[in-house]
Amino acid sequence: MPACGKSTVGVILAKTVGMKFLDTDLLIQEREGALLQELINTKGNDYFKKVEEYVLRSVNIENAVVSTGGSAVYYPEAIHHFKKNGIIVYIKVPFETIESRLDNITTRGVTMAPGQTLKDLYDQRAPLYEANADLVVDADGLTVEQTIEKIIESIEQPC
Ligand SMILES: Nc1ncnc2c1ncn2[C@@H]1O[C@H](COP(=O)(O)OP(=O)(O)O)[C@@H](O)[C@H]1O
Ligand SMILES: O=C(O)C1=C[C@@H](OP(=O)(O)O)[C@@H](O)[C@H](O)C1
Ligand SMILES: [Mg+2]
Repeated sequence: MPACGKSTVGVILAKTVGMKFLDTDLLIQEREGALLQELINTKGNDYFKKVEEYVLRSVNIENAVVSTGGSAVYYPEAIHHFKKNGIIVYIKVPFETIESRLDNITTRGVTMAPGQTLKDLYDQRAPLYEANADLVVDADGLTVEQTIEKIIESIEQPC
C-alpha cells in the first residue's frame, strides 16, 4: 500500500541485517530520467505500469531488501520473481493511517484510475497484498523500529 512504510522501513531493515537496499521507485526514476509523477503526467498510467513491471521483473533481489511501489501487486510475473527468489512482506496498516500519511497524493505518483478514491484503492488492494505476501506484518501503531523488529522476528521464527 502506498505510504505503509516500505521505503522507510526497507532501508533501515537492510542496514540492520547487513543487506543491500533497493527501492524500485528510484530505479524507475533513474531509468526514465524523470520523477514518477512527471512520468505519469506526461506519459500516462499505462506507460508507467509497463516500465514498473519491467523494472520489477528484472531487478536482482539477491541479498537485498527491495522496497517496491504499492502497485507492484498488479504484476503476477513480478510477484512470481519475488516469491521465487525472496520473501514478500506486506506491511499492514489501517486505511486511516495511509490516509493521514498521504497528504501529498497528487505529487507522490500513486497510480489511481480516474474517479477512484484512496479508499477504493485500499479496499481493492488489501486482499491482493494478503493473498500474495509470504509474511503479513501488522504494523498498526508501530514505530519504524518496532516494525523492523517484528519483520526480523517473524522471518527468524516463522509460525
Ligand atoms: N511506522 C511509521 N510510523 C510513522 N510514520 C511512518 C512510519 N513508517 C513510515 N512513516 C511515514 O509515512 C510516510 C510514507 O512512508 P514511505 O516509507 O515513503 O512509504 P511507502 O514507501 O510504503 O510508500 C513517510 O512520511 C514516513 O516517514
Ligand atoms: O501504490 C502505487 O500506486 C504507487 C506507489 C508509489 O510507491 P510507494 O508505495 O513507495 O509510495 C510508486 O511506485 C508509484 O507512484 C505508484
Ligand atoms: Mg516507497
